[in-house]
Amino acid sequence: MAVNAAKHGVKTLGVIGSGQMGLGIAFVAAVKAQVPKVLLCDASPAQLKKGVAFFDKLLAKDVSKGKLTQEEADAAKARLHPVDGIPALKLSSDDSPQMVIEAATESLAVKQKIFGSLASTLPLSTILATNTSSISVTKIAASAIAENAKAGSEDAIEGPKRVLGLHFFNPVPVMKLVELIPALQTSKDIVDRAHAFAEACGKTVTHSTDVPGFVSNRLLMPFINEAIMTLEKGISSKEDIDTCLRFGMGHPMGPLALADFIGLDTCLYIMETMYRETCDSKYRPSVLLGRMVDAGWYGKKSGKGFYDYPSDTRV
Ligand SMILES: NC(=O)c1ccc[n+]([C@@H]2O[C@H](COP(=O)([O-])OP(=O)(O)OC[C@H]3O[C@@H](n4cnc5c(N)ncnc54)[C@H](O)[C@@H]3O)[C@@H](O)[C@H]2O)c1
Repeated sequence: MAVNAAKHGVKTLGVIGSGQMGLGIAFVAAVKAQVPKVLLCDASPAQLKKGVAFFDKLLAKDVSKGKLTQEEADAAKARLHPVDGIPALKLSSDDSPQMVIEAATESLAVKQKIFGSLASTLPLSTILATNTSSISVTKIAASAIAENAKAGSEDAIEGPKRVLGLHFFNPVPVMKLVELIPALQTSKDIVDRAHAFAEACGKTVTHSTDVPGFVSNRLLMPFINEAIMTLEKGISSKEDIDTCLRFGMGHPMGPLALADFIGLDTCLYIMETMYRETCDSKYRPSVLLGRMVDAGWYGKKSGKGFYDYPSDTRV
């Protein structure tokens, strides 16, 4: 049994979204936390297939580097089960995940729908975590109420208490941090179990209150946005902006390459959320960022952002 398994009690984990984050979370859950069953789903069957293929690629890479033996990789692979939607997370009347982590597209409407479906499908004992980068976890928690629950019923009161933010970083197998964000409604035992789970995934955990961007993106996104505005104003080339931060400040990646890596759609959504929720002009997204998203240039995942990416490097 992996470290902390008794503390978090997760024997089956559901992961919603098999994009770059969901796939990474499924990977550390299977490899590091050694959760016996990891159920992975995505609204797009093609993306689910791509996610599973990338999981295999990550395992093969770890085997080739000597980080995992072939037996360990095979065991991790056997823990991963692609499923075709939220109803399939409930395996039988008495077998369902103890925890679900949602890592779907950064959109409040998408997440509210998912948490409503999760609450209608899974028992009140299931921990429901969101990997959102910026959306109010409190708002997401308020949507975790079963469809037919009456106001004031146990479902309506208890449902939101098992929701919290568990913010993994990209690429999940490499980055050591998880930011834990309790909603206003979250109960203490859920926070403790989720903390133990993140540690079992090999992560160091920090806590933030539920403010737009939490700690990490409140600091990172205005920095990235300023780099995009520096490019937009013609102050310097993209290469020089990135080189300046890499060689002058010792950053492993320049801010424009990092924005491509995160996803320009995700960066824009985070800036818009921080701007809307604070009405503070320092969070105003750059026009160029908006136009690049309009063009479908989302960065590494779509093959084009500030830089170009060949298809074999993407999830
Ligand atoms: N990219 C990052 O660096 C990063 C870092 C931390 C957190 N996050 C957050 O993680 C989440 C996912 O980001 P990502 O970068 O993996 O995005 P992504 O675009 O790579 O993947 C999102 C996936 O969600 C799927 N999806 C959309 N609606 C769905 C639904 N209703 N049910 C199931 N699947 C659905 C999409 O098909 C897609 O495969 C976002 O909330 C984002 O803000 C991203």
